[in-house]
Amino acid sequence: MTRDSASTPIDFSLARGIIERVARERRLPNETLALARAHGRVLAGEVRARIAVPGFDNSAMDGFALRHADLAAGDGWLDLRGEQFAGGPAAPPPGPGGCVRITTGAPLPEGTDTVLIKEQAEVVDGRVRALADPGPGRHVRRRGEDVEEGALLATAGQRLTPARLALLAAQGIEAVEVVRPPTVAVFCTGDELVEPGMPLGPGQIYNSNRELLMGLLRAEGLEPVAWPTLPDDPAVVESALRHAGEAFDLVLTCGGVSAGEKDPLPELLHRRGRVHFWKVRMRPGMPVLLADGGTLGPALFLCLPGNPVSVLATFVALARPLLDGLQGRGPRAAWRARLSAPWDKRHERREFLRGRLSCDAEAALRVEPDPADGSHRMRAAADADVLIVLPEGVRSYPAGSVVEVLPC
Ligand SMILES: Nc1nc2c(c(=O)[nH]1)N[C@H]1C(S)=C(S)[C@@H](COP(=O)(O)OP(=O)(O)OC[C@H]3O[C@@H](n4cnc5c(N)ncnc54)[C@H](O)[C@@H]3O)O[C@H]1N2
Ligand code: MOO
Repeated sequence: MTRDSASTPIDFSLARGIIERVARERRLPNETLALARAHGRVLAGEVRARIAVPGFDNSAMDGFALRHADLAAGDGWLDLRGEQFAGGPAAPPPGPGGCVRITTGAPLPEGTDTVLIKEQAEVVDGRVRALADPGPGRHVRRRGEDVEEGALLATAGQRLTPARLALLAAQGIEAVEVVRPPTVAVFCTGDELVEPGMPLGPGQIYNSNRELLMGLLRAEGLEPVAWPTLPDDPAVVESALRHAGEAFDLVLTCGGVSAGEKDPLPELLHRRGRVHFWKVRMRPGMPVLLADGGTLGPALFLCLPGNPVSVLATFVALARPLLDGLQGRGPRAAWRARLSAPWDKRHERREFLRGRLSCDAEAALRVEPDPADGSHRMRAAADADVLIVLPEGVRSYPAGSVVEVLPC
């Protein structure tokens, strides 16, 4: 793709399609990790249950294990004939008219089928009386009622949340096959940028995008590496990106990707890399560029526009799906909400507008668009819960319109 042919913006859906194809082609290899290291990782294959959970019928409460028929038949009194603690030696079967003291999680002694909780029991001289009928089978957790042996527990592409990891740990599984997460280098470019903590000179601004990008990447469970800020010097930019292009799976840059005289990235990536797209019909974030590194190295290059809200929007809309695809992660939950105020777009592009979520009296999700829609208006982004997606074409959205929202 030449620089001229690539400079016509493409549709957002086309860009998403390219992202998904490129990510599929570059899906990262699998690795086997101990559960303790697998938090947040994406599973490489399905996991089936090796054992039933619970592994045996057991008590859900502290009390007395008994045979329910004995309660109904006799005078309400049972003989206390042993005790069964969780993890303790097996109590002998109590036999007809008998019961066993039991604790939560302890296996039900043979011949018993019900647990009377201790709060509803009277104990006198080695005998137990039920103050209320618990009902047959009460307070018993049946073998396999949570997980049956051989059941499908998790599938390829699922993220290992703490609860899913606990499900696997309960199987005695100690290691899982997951996808290696991408290594990511983060670059900010611009002569005007100064790091927080340093004094500002005339015309200078603080570098806020680094914190934004590093935070967004860390929230994905990644361990990104930030490069020192690059000046608007094409030779310095080329040299730094070449080093990163050899060493990382993904190089994420922000700034210097638009039409300015000092925007070196489009020229560099057209000359040394292979550009998949440059400019997408979206707002903010239009000048975003995706390229294979070519002679800059095997890394993939995703160059985000410098305006802070453009960084957020292009990350959520394009970089996050790219990171998901590289790890073979399955689709995320899709959220919709009703606009609580009307919105008129001033353009045809797909808009990613900052919005705040709330829940109305009917428990429906509502989203309030923030009128501060400029791509430099970071306050609106900081206050936002979501980006509101307003597709191409339609310009006018009355209050109550159902819109897609992306958590940000
Ligand atoms: N003639 C045109 N001008 C612009 C176009 C265009 O198509 N034609 N596109 C506009 C759009 S849309 C965007 S978005 C920006 C993107 O430009 P760049 O990616 O080249 O970004 P810069 O010019 O380097 O910076 C834009 C803006 O953001 C500030 N910035 C940059 N980096 C940081 C940082 N790390 N932390 C905080 N702020 C940062 C920078 O100072 C600029 O104000 O171009 C429009 N122009
Ligand atoms: O498309 Mo740009 O990101 O609006 O300022």
